[in-house]
Amino acid sequence: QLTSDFYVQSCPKVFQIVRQEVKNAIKTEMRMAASLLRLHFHDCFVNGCDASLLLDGNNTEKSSNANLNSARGFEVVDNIKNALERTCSGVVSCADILAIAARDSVILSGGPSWRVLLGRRDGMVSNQTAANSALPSPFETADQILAKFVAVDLNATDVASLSGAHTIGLAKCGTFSHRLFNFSGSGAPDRTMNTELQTNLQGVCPLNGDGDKTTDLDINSVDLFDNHYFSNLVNGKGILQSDQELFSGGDAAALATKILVQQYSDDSKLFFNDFRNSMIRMGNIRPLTGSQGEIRKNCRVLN
Ligand code: HEM
Ligand SMILES: [Ca+2]
Ligand SMILES: [Ca+2]
Repeated sequence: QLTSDFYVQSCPKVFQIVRQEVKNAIKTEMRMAASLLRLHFHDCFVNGCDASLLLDGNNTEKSSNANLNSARGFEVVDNIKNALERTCSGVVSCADILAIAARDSVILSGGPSWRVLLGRRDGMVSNQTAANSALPSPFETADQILAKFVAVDLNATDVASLSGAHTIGLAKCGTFSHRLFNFSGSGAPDRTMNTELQTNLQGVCPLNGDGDKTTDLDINSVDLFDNHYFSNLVNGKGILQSDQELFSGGDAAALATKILVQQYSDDSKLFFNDFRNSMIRMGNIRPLTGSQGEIRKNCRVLN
């Protein structure tokens, strides 16, 4: 139902305008590419790709576990929206802005490009509880994460390829420090973590240290969209428990993802191809079309 030429008449400069704003943002802070990519994911997994994540207010998705003090880039989305409103007022949805900005962020980080599908409309609701149950947590096993992907009609290949997004961006100590000292009450660090990395991360995130301190999700190339994330996993150098589970986990889902992680670490072309396909599949999660929803004027509030 979505099409790549949806705005060809109504806003022919849409791609040019979004690309320029994403470029500007990345020039100031390279990490913004990662942050924008993550916004599209967090939007699509809750109520479909409908910009529900962007709504301000009490008990909205912004205050859910995965997003509070973590999701970022909302000001950049505002800038993109304002630029679009100046050229083609009331035309381009906030949900489509997230999809284009995610694609451009990957391209500008050195990753694959694809024809992004458009025509999504913006939803009318945003619910903290829904986000808490739909978004995967870094403390989950591969089976638990796969279940959340299957709930939005994605599969194990999508879990593996899309997790490759962690080839860019940062994570807070609070999202992985449980692996460093007394993992699951074992009295020892997570055995699946490389010991050298363990020591380094113990230095970054000491016991009772600042849980908001950040480190690179890909210790090899944090700003480059490549397949190093997967070679890290093969070497026990995943940062999040949920990352390392994809290669070292013992459950059924991990059996499938382990093979893919190995393949992606050997073949970046295969990773890029699968990532591209999975991004399009994720972007197709329950979009509002036709006369459903609305085209927000301000991505933070309903019209
Ligand atoms: C598979 C389950 C996933 C889990 C459990 C997960 C969890 C996390 C966590 C805990 C962080 C760090 C957040 C923080 O410390 O503030 C993070 C960052 C990030 N995630 Fe995921 N994630 C998953 C999948 C994905 C997917 C599918 C994408 C995109 C396609 C994605 C893109 C990112 C990016 C780019 C960052 C860095 C953001 C930044 O630096 O601002 N993640 N993720
Ligand atoms: Ca949504
Ligand atoms: Ca990388």
